[in-house]
Amino acid sequence: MKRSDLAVYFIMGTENCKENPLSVLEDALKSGITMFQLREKGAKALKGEAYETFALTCQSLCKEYAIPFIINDDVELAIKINADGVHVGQEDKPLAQIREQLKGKIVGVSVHNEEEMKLAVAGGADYVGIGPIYETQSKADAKPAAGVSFLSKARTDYPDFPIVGIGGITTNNALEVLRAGADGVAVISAICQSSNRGQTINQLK
Ligand SMILES: Nc1nc(C(F)(F)F)ncc1COP(=O)(O)OP(=O)(O)O
Ligand SMILES: [Mg+2]
Repeated sequence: MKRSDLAVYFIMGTENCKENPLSVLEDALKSGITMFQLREKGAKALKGEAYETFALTCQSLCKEYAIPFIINDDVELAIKINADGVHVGQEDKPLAQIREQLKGKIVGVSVHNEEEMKLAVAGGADYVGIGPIYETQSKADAKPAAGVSFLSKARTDYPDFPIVGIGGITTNNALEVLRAGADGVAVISAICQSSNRGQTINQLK
């Protein structure tokens, strides 16, 4: 994984789209996203066979565009379908165990403070997600918006570590996140709901 892979990190699940999610993903890939995470959440989340088939279809779309395909939370599925990596939070399995299971793959970790950042870096994470930077509509159990202060601190403490900001990021505030030291922005709604994804993605860079 290159730090520039984090530039425009699109995250999506079926609950995030009114349109066909696969059409949204293909349009986003055509429009220049640099990384994709399948984050299947919510009451109507796909499960079992339907979830795996959907994940495989997303994976093959990403392969067509040579874009890294990451699965949120579900380490077992990521291993089973040979995804490019996983993203895990603080409540998931210990990082050491995930790192062992996914040698050579991308492991991203959500961090919210200096202690979590230190443990993620020491534990072999390939990148960290810091947020929510702004109020988010996409994560029901999100912590309060933290602004860019912790992201700036993390960048100062870890000048070369891959960091992506997440949470309520739009074309109107992405620059602030990048100026604070993020390598890129992770976005759900701003891309899912965009009427011109090429323009939106260019304005997130
Ligand atoms: N999914 C995420 N992706 C990122 C990324 F870095 F990729 F931008 N950062 C943070 C999260 C949030 O991860 P988590 O805290 O486990 O919550 P959830 O499982 O609801 O997503
Ligand atoms: Mg998670």
